[in-house]
Amino acid sequence: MLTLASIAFTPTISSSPVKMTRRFSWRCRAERVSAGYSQLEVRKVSYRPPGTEQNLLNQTSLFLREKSFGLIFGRSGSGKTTLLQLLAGLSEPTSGSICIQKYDDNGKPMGPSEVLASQRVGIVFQFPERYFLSDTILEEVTFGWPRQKADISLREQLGLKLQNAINSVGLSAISLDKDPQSLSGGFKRRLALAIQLVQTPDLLLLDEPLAGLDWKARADVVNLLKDLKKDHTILVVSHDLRELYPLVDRSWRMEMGGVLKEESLPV
Ligand SMILES: Nc1ncnc2c1ncn2[C@@H]1O[C@H](COP(=O)(O)OP(=O)(O)OP(=O)(O)O)[C@@H](O)[C@H]1O
Repeated sequence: MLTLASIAFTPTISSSPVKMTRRFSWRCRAERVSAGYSQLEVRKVSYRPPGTEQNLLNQTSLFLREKSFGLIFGRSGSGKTTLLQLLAGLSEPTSGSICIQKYDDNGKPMGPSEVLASQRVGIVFQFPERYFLSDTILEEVTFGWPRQKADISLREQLGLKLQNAINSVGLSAISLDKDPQSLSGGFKRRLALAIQLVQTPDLLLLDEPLAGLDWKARADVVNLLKDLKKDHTILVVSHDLRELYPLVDRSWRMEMGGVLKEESLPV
């Protein structure tokens, strides 16, 4: 059985607790200087698909503090998925901006905002299991990684990322040579999250994460999101308001034309 403990593929797994990615260590140093916080800021974003005459989003604005959980709900076709695609960098806003702004403890901006880089974002689409391509969990999570000639330090870094991703979604007891399609519904969603987490994103976007799951798998995914919220900023589009309610810090209703209004959940 291929587990994290027994794994023997190109990227080696490091057991050293001190090896962290450069971005993580930078963040720790920055936090010692000033706690502060950073915030995702969607500033008056409009979007009109190329070749069309109507905006799908109109002056959409949203602010979400790091390590908090935001939920967007609203009518089908209002533009929720379109907004997630812009946040993930899959399409470009026609106007407005999407950035990260850092603030000090008094809420004063610290320097200019940074454009949100797509490498900092992980997106899990609806029914992600439909897009699994590989024969094993390991191949699915490490898709696109170098298989040969990676130097030892890169192999260690990749191994550590894999270990963190698998552990954080609770897949560490499952054999990594298992066929992804043989997993239960809830575990397939865990795998879909691991595929994103291995890229160490700061912002996690989830489109209808509970859709199509039975009650047990839904509860399982909600518990997992509760854990992930401790280390990630999460923005979810969902109609499952009642189940996600306990996790939500901020929520918005999207009206037709992509206008967002902050609103408490109607539960
Ligand atoms: N590239 C495109 N060109 C033209 N129209 C588009 C394009 N992409 C999406 N649309 C339309 O934009 C509207 C918003 O779509 P979107 O998928 O963002 O809505 P949604 O709120 O996520 O809906 P649902 O809750 O059903 O998933 C829909 O009417 C959709 O048909």
